[in-house]
Amino acid sequence: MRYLTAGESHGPCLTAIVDGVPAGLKISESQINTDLARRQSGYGRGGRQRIERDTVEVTSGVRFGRTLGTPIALVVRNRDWENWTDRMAAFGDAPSDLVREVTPRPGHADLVGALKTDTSDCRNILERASARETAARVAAAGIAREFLADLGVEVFSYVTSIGGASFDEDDALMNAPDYKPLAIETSEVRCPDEQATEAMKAEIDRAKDAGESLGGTFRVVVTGLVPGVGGYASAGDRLTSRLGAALFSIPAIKGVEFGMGFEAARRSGSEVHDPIALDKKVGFVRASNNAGGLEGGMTTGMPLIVSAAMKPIPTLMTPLETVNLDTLEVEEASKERSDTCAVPACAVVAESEVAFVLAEAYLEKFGRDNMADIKAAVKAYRQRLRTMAR
Ligand SMILES: Cc1cc2nc3c(=O)[nH]c(=O)nc-3n(C[C@H](O)[C@H](O)[C@H](O)COP(=O)(O)O)c2cc1C
Ligand SMILES: C=C(O[C@@H]1CC(C(=O)O)=C[C@@H](OP(=O)(O)O)[C@H]1O)C(=O)O
Repeated sequence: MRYLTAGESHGPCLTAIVDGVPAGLKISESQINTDLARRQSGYGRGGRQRIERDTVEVTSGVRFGRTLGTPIALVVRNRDWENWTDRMAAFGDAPSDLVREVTPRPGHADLVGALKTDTSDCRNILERASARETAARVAAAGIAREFLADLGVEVFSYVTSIGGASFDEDDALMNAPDYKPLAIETSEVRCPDEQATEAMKAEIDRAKDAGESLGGTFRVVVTGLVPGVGGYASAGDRLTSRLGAALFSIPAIKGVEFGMGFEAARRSGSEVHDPIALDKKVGFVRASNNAGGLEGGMTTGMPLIVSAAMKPIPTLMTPLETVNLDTLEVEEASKERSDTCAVPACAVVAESEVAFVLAEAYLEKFGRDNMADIKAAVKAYRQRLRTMAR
């Protein structure tokens, strides 16, 4: 299962095509819309989110709520397009009063994109480098999420820090096989702790007042996985590398850690590796989950736990210096309307990327044609694992 997106931030719409989806998968438009709304939410988002009300239109590949096994096309309209029809027109001449973006923002794709593509109007770059594109990814990943959910696999995320405010998680929870923290969706920053939520919001308020921006960290957790998804035989099989690449494809992600992450490098082996035990009902189990549910590039059957770090938003209302691409004078970087902090939204995008990687890995292992055969293959596999443990 793979996806491709198209669309500019202020163009008419974003489009995604998802290929390789098995037939017979039930798709819920409202579930995709819920995920799109989750991606739009979060304390610290800017004015654009007050304009957009993202909803999906499915224009191919689904009939009477079930997939046909053919490419699925999804469209998310940009409501802001009506304010940009002349400045973003596909054809005709540029308006005579067009303001070109010639003061690239440090930290964004503006300067390097302009150098690379031989333009001095950074709008040609930022329209697509904008994380507006991630709305299309979340819509597309709705298909992957439905597929995983049908096999008992759930993907969720929560924020662990914003700026200097952090949520310090209980280790016991992270090591539990049925791990799920509470009250994520009710927190304005997707943090399961009320006090930490308030501290994170206060950080965002302070940053906004100072014309600053913030980044942070979040965690994506996946439960209900069978062991042995992914592979160890070749570099491209390893889920570690595939998940890492998928997460690093999200704008502003600068770090990814699995399970205990970098901390493992400071501990000795016996403190890090997860002892193996036998449970007569389910088969081989683990006493802990420091590996974050991955060994040898494959799922262990414990929850997949992956953390990521998002850098601060590049657009600053108190801008850094830049060089004007027309005059070559030093000036302030441009101040586009912008988010102050988008860590909660980014966590939802990360859920989507993780769901895609896992859906594809499940299809590799259990077949690709239709849901009935895939479900039967998963059931038979679980049964074999139970038999092995007896
Ligand atoms: C959900 C989300 C929202 C974002 N919102 C903004 C924003 O409003 N303003 C901005 O300058 N950057 C924003 N970014 C970050 C930029 O898109 C990103 O820094 C830029 O594309 C450069 O890529 P890089 O940070 O990976 O180098 C956002 C990123 C995400 C994931
Ligand atoms: C529009 C969204 O986020 C945008 C991400 C973004 C950026 O530079 O990444 C810049 C801002 O938008 P614009 O493209 O209008 O400058 C954000 O509002 C969205 O997430 O839906």
